[in-house]
Amino acid sequence: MIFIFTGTSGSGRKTVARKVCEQLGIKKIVSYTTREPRSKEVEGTDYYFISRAKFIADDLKGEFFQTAEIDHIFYGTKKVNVQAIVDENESAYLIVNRSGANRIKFEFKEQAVRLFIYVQKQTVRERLEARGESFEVIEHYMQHYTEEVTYRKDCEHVYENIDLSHTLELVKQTMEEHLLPQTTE
Ligand SMILES: Nc1ncnc2c1ncn2[C@@H]1O[C@H](COP(=O)(O)OP(=O)(O)OP(=O)(O)O)[C@@H](O)[C@H]1O
Ligand SMILES: Nc1nc2c(ncn2[C@@H]2O[C@H](COP(=O)(O)O)[C@@H](O)[C@H]2O)c(=O)[nH]1
Repeated sequence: MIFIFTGTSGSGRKTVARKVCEQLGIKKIVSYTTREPRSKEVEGTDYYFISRAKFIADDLKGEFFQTAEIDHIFYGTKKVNVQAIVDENESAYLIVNRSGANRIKFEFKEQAVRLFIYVQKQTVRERLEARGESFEVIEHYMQHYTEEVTYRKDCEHVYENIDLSHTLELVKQTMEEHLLPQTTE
C-alpha cells in the first residue's frame, strides 16, 4: 500500500505521518525540493535538498515520478525511489499536495489511499503564531488554505487534527485496516 498524506498546510500532516508510520514500520518516500532546509530539517529524512539547476536537469532526464511547483519552489519524488518500494512489495508513505496525491492515486489505484489531515483556518493561524512564525509566513499559509481544504471531498479518509493522540489513534487504525491481507469472496 502507498499511504498518501495530504491536507491543509500547517495542520500536522508531517507530525501525524511520521509518528504513525514509525509505529507501523512504514518507510517514507522522501521528496526532493529546491527550497532551503528549515531549522531541524534533516537531509534525506525530511527532504533531499537540491539546487534548482539540478532539479531541472534531473526532470529533463525523466527521473521524476511527479513534480509540483509551489510558490516558485520545486518539489518531486523520483521514479527510482517509488520503484524501489514497488520492487520490494513494501508499503510506504509520502506527504504531498493535491496534484501529487492525484498523480500517485492515478498510478496506483486501489493500492494507494489518501489520508487528508486538516484543521480549521483559525487553528492553523493559532498554531503558526504559537510556533513564532512571521506575519509573512502566516499570510502565505492563509492564502493556500481554501484551495487546499476543498480537496478533502476526493480523499478516502479525512481527519480533523484537533487532539493529536486521538488523530494518531484513528489514522493508525485506518492504516492497519488497509494493511490487512485482502480476502477474495
Ligand atoms: N493536534 C495538534 N495540536 C496542536 N499542535 C499540533 C497538532 N498536530 C501538530 N501540531 C503542531 O503543528 C505544527 C505543524 O505540524 P506539521 O509540521 O506536522 O504540519 P504540516 O501540515 O506538515 O505543516 P507544514 O505545511 O508547515 O509543513 C507543528 O508545530 C506541530 O507540532
Ligand atoms: N506534489 C508534491 N508536493 C509535495 C512534494 N513534497 C512536498 N510537497 C508539498 O509541498 C507543500 C509545501 O511543503 P513544505 O515542506 O515546503 O512546507 C506541502 O503541501 C507538501 O505536502 C512532492 O514531492 N510532490
